[in-house]
Amino acid sequence: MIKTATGAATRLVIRQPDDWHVHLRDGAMLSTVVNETARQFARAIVMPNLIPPVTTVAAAEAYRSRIQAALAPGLAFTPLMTAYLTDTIEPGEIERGFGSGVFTAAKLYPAHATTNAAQGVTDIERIYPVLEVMQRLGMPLLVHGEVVDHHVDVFDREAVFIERVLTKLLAAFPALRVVLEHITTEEAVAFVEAAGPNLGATITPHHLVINRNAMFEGGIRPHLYCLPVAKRERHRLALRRAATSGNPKFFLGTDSAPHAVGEKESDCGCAGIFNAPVALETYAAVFEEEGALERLEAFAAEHGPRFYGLPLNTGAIVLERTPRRAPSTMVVANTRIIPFQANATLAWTFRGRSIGGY
Ligand SMILES: NC(=O)N[C@@H](CC(=O)O)C(=O)O
Ligand SMILES: [Zn+2]
Ligand SMILES: [Zn+2]
Repeated sequence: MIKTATGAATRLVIRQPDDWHVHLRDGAMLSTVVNETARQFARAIVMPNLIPPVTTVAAAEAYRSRIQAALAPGLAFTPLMTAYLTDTIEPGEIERGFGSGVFTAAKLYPAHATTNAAQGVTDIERIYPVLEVMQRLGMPLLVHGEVVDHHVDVFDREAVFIERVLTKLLAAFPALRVVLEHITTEEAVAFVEAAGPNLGATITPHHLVINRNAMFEGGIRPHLYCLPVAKRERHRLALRRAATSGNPKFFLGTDSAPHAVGEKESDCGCAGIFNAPVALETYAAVFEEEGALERLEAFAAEHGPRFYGLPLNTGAIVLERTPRRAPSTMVVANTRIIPFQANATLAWTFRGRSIGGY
């Protein structure tokens, strides 16, 4: 880390990070968004909630080929594929996919919990045979942690999921490695901190920056709507404390989730925030604001691989403390996507890979 005379960092060279939670989509959207992720991250856990969802080894291999074909020349990027768990998925398919190295993990979407989750799991006990296999194999289970009960307030769905589902799941499978994805509450922070070493959690850049007021600033702001929905200020502050704490259970997962502008600016807009274009710069600003810039590298490039039992990257990337205006929009085929922090001035600028390696 290079600092000015006043001790303020001006240039960061850190081990190249990975993104442990990203939606790359498919088709024209994939071709546009994949390189926003690949230029920053060496690897990424690619979420399987396509239409149709990725529920077989063959579908994951085909999807991985489409991702690799969409990469810009010269970008070294490794997509880590995941299986979309359904009520009827065969344990054998999961075992075959993990054993062959096609599946890195499996994703649990409670049915109808979020985008393209209609074919998710309706009752966790229906996939107990799959979870038995995953526990035996050491295959991580990634969880969208919200109940879908309409009687539960949308702002309480994560906390209720922890009480009703996650607690029972961890008791039934004490050796299963689980990632509670995109946590948004102080309850989730406390639960992860108190749980055993087999429970980790990803934290997105947008949940570190906005609280729920942002969705209503001067009018309804559809581009700041995502699931789990942003919560009150005290939850945002709890996430910032967790992310910058140095606790190895918390690691980088952007949950970058692009939707075409017409899908967001609608009378029933989709959930998802496309933050890939500004991801690392946003995390750097948050860690600097929290006086924890020296902990960014561990959160972004060490905790995740260690939780997954994967090697650390050997490359390095450069972030410079010079202002950059974030893109206002990205063109995808004949439509647009509006990125997170569109048009904002970012304090940090991502400068790409460091020649010197790490
Ligand atoms: N986070 C979101 O709001 N949406 C994600 C799905 C998910 O991660 O829940 C998406 O794929 O659009
Ligand atoms: Zn999710
Ligand atoms: Zn997601």
